[in-house]
Amino acid sequence: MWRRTVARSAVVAENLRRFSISASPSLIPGPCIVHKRGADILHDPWFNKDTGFPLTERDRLGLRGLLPPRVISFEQQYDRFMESYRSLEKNTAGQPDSVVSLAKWRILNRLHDRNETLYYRVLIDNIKDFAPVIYTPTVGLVCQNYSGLFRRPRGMYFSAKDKGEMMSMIYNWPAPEVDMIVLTDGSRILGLGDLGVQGIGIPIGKLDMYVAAAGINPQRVLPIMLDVGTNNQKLLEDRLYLGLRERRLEGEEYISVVDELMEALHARWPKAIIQFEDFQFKWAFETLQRYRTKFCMFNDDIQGTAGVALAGLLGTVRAQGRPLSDFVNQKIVVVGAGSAGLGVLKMAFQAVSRMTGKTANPQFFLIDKDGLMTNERTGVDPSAAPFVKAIGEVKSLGLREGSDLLEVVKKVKPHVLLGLSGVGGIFNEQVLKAMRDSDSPKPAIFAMSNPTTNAECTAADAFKYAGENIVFGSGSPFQNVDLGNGKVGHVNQANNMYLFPGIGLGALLSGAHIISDGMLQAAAECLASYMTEADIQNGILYPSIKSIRHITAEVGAAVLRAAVAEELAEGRGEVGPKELGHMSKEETVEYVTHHMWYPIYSPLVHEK
Ligand SMILES: NC(=O)c1ccc[n+]([C@@H]2O[C@H](COP(=O)([O-])OP(=O)(O)OC[C@H]3O[C@@H](n4cnc5c(N)ncnc54)[C@H](O)[C@@H]3O)[C@@H](O)[C@H]2O)c1
Ligand SMILES: O=C(O)C[C@H](O)C(=O)O
Ligand SMILES: [Mg+2]
Repeated sequence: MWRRTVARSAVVAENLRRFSISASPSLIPGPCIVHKRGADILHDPWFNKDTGFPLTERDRLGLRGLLPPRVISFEQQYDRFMESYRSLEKNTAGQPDSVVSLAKWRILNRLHDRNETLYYRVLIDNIKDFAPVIYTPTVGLVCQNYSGLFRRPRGMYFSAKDKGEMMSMIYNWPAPEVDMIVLTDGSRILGLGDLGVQGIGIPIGKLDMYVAAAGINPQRVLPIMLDVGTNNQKLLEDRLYLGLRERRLEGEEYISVVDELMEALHARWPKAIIQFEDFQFKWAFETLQRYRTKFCMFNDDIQGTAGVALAGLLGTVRAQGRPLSDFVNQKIVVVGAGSAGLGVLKMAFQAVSRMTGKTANPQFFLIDKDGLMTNERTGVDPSAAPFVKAIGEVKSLGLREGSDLLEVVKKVKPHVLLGLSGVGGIFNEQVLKAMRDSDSPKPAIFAMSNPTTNAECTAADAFKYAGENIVFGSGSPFQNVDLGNGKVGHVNQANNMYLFPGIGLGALLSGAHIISDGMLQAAAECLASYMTEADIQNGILYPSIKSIRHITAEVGAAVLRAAVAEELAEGRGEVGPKELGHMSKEETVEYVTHHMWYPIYSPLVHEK
């Protein structure tokens, strides 16, 4: 059945080629059934085509007279939007970055609220320019200013006040089917801390990436804010704050609210994938542990980030001209012992164990706000305990419990310095200069914290102080650095956006009821092996964001195949586990690609 769809889609792809640089062969959008007519359709961004409704459709849907008479083609609408966007860029040139970024976000958001088909088309075709506006870093600024920017709700809002009501509330969502849910409680938004209800911008931005990168149908995504209060004093005192003006629920009270929401989501959409996003440390691991064997869910900050970082670490080994097996000898200093840092270490330890066939004790060092972590430290969280260093080992290097970052870099001379601390500028001039004495001829610096102001260092500083031969990655985008004499310091965007869309899509199409470590490992390995040797030698560890649909299809296929191999795949629709099991690697990629939604106007058919 899916092969027939593929053949039809090739025709669509051909028709699309003229217009879109990134047209992937996608499902023909068959007629789309709408249960509304007239002005209600114009006000629904899922169905609205603005001036693009053909005359016959205007007649069929009771739209005649509600629009100016001329029919404007999709291509013309697209060009018109891009012209407005470009003139906004021109008119705001020279203004402060935050003003420009918010102006760009507003114009895109208005289109999102009005006409999703056109919105997603411009997003997909201009992903390099628009991802920084609708996703990291601007999304951080949007969350900070959410109460002022709020015009229309998007997604669902559950609050501590809804306890006992969630099972029925869930039916207020208008879409019958949901494939992808991104859920936050707003407690750790990027490196910006507790933003309470304002954190809803994060699930919205992540799901925009799901549509753009993984081709999830936007009618089947659901951003969710679980408002259990905020401990942000400024917000509690802000009379315009839109969330609950009370302190966060704690302990049993908190977990019972999350339990209820998870049960409600599962009851209505048992096959939906649930991504936990930007939960504070104390709940991130606990909720993952609690739900990962019961629901098809994952924590992006712990698990998505880990895979992207591991791909970067393995790429670094290749960039040094060493065999991958040399990863076990890398000295890596991880700064930040939170959800993300510990997720990375866990996956890196697993990789070393696989390579050596024994329990790993690699040269990985962990630093938190109190300095180097050793087994002398008291009150270490159980999730960090496996990664602290034995005090004897540390002393033999001239270090101690709590040694500061500079001291650690000077004494360890690491091959890699990786920041997931949320502290902007912590890789300062001295620390970066100390990396010049790294034991590696090509040391790597990953300043992975977001948004830009929270990055551990800028790209320019990294190349300036640590030297031109470094490999550099950052969570937020930076421009490549001009090193003079025609040389360029390449900036990698080490962001979990390279994995979460593929993890979600692969899990969805596999029909697995959980997301296993094997599926996540397959995602990381796929990303790690994606780049060519030539790219890697040039310090390019990740694909260009322009090819995010392609890498997502590959990652999705890898995840799906891992689910099949582990006998977790139950299939989806007409394609059962047996059919999935018979697909070759290439056929799986093709299968995944052809399930990606692509924005073109579908003929609308009214049904009562
Ligand atoms: N690039 C990506 O894909 C990606 C993914 C996930 C998280 N992040 C970023 O990573 C950062 C941390 O996220 P998290 O979920 O781990 O947060 P978290 O709150 O769970 O952990 C932060 C950690 O940083 C440590 N820290 C704080 N100040 C420090 C200092 N001065 N020196 C050393 N360590 C210090 C804390 O002790 C804590 O261990 C955020 O900025 C987030 O945006 C990036
Ligand atoms: O949101 C991002 O850009 C990456 C990551 O999930 C984060 O929390 O920083
Ligand atoms: Mg996150």
